[in-house]
Amino acid sequence: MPYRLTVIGTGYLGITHAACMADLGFDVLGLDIDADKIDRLNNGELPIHEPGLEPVLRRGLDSGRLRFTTSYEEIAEFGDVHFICVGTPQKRGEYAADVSYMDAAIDSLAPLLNRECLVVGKSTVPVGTAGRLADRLARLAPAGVQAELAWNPEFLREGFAVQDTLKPDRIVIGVRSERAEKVLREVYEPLGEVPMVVTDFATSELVKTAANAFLATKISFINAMAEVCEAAHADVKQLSEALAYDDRIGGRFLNAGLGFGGGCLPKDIRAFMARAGELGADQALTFLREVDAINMRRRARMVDLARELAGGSFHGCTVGVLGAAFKPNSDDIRDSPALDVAVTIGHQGGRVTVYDPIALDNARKAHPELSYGESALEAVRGAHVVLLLTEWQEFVELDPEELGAAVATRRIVDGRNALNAEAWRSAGWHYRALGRP
Ligand SMILES: NC(=O)C1=CN([C@@H]2O[C@H](COP(=O)(O)OP(=O)(O)OC[C@H]3O[C@@H](n4cnc5c(N)ncnc54)[C@H](O)[C@@H]3O)[C@@H](O)[C@H]2O)C=CC1
Ligand SMILES: O=C(O)[C@H]1O[C@H](OP(=O)(O)OP(=O)(O)OC[C@H]2O[C@@H](n3ccc(=O)[nH]c3=O)[C@H](O)[C@@H]2O)[C@H](O)[C@@H](O)[C@@H]1O
Repeated sequence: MPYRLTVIGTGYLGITHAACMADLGFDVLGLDIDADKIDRLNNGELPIHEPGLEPVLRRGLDSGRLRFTTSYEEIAEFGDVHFICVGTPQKRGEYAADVSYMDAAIDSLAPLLNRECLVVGKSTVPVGTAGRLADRLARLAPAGVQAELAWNPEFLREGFAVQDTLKPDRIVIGVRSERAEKVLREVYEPLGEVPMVVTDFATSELVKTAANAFLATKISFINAMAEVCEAAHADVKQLSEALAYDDRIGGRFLNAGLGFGGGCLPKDIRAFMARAGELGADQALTFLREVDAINMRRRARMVDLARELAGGSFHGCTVGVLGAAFKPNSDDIRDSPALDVAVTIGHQGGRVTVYDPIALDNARKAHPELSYGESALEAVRGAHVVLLLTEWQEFVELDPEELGAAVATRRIVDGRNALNAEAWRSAGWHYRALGRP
């Protein structure tokens, strides 16, 4: 392989990128400031849950093509292409993104560079960040060292991270030179035929935030329809099925329910609005305020429905919550709608017990005030109301009779429109769902 790669920031994105690039044949050195994470990775242990990633990590380590370090000196010495995958969370109390980890990564790397290299930003950032980081890199790199910046946003989904990395829908690169374009084309050549959009920094940054804004909007659109369905006694599930037959609309990301959470869509639409405001284009994105509001209203509606089923108050009520992760097949609980609902019900006096197949440890750490069960049955034992908040397959396959034997009263709210309503009703459950009669 023509280049040695480094990956700075080994979280959900960075680990996947590092392991997959090693699987494609590159020598890869991953770096994080979290020494514990690096130790675990070097021992072949994944600090996150991502289906299919562990064998890829192990293959990389066993082949000797993949290693992890905490030393910026080592990666500066090693890499021809440095991918930056550090976090860009929402700032506390503000809509804007906190890009200080990006700055810190450049500040640590740039002064140590000693040969020609390309530094490639992959994290999701407010438009204009790449240009600013390019100046910072040029200022901090030693004189005479050719270090150039490029932008290459990432579109992978958690739960499908490996397949999305190895078979992406498209690759977008923002470059300022033919050389940078050539290097990135060579890096991604082993992926085979993938549409590649080569553009400027600002457009490449915007493609990413626009994509997430569109996805969030599609989810909030169908959830707005769910609100109207609730008022009109119509069925949003059938409505979305019918819409999906129109190819121009399409059925993906049209599942009504508890709405979107996670470490990306919520913070990305807020950061997008904040950045548009700074640019004087805030009016263009005022609709995203409504997208966000519709999304948050679903959580409130879920709590209201649960309270209704509890008889008007959560006091003295036991609530079994199925799901803690922000979506199935992930252990990620960042801005999880499920946990948000569970915590709110706890604050309103409910005795809440949560179960999740994979995200239980993360949930326990973040919310020690909640109770946890080791299985779905344990979480719903003695419950007056059961809430399905993350549509794990394990929950979809639950037997209404078996669950019915464990609860105090057979009442369930399906927050993800994932269960077979008929089967639950005919097993004597009072079944309710968001957006359905
Ligand atoms: N999680 C996902 O599915 C996707 C995430 N993204 C974007 O990728 C970026 C990273 O997201 P995640 O991987 O989810 O975050 P994460 O929080 O899982 O990982 C970030 C990692 O960066 C490390 N880090 C922080 N400062 C550092 C520094 N100065 N030097 C080295 N390492 C440092 C942290 O210790 C952490 O391990 C964000 O901008 C996110 O929006 C983009 C596409 C998909
Ligand atoms: O920028 C990112 O980090 C990533 O954000 C999302 O990926 P992810 O957050 O992993 O998860 P999604 O599958 O998009 O789901 C996000 C949320 O929307 C919810 N959702 C999704 C689809 C749907 O129809 N309805 C719905 O409520 C999910 O339950 C989940 O809470 C995007 O799908 C990725 O393309 C992007 O790279």
